[in-house]
Amino acid sequence: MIHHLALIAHDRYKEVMVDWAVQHRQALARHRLSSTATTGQLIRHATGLDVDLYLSGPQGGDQQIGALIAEGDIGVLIFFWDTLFSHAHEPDVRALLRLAVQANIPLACNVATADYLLASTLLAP
Ligand SMILES: O=C(CO)COP(=O)(O)O
Repeated sequence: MIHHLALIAHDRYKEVMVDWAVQHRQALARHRLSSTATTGQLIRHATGLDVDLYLSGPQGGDQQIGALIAEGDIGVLIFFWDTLFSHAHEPDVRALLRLAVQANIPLACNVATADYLLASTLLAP
């Protein structure tokens, strides 16, 4: 089954996200992918995967992805958020995490959990 995954990473985790996406390119290719602008462009460039792009996080992208989650359009959120840095758009970050929990969708905030999700029966072929 095809799932709609949202992939987002804060700046200090962009490289981690890109490496993870490259490593799991084959698995990710089976699903629909959406990202905030900068994260998505990097993933596209590194993997060649088709990624729907929304605004950059600080420009409202987190809210756009949050709205998709609230509408039931996104099934999985992988969000490598920076725990050691306070962002100007912190309320948006918090709202995005809140909506993912509220909507009861799988939410991975680090590589270990993201690996688990991709290996799970939910996302494996
Ligand atoms: O800021 C973000 C998440 O809060 C991510 O936005 P970018 O992918 O555009 O850097």
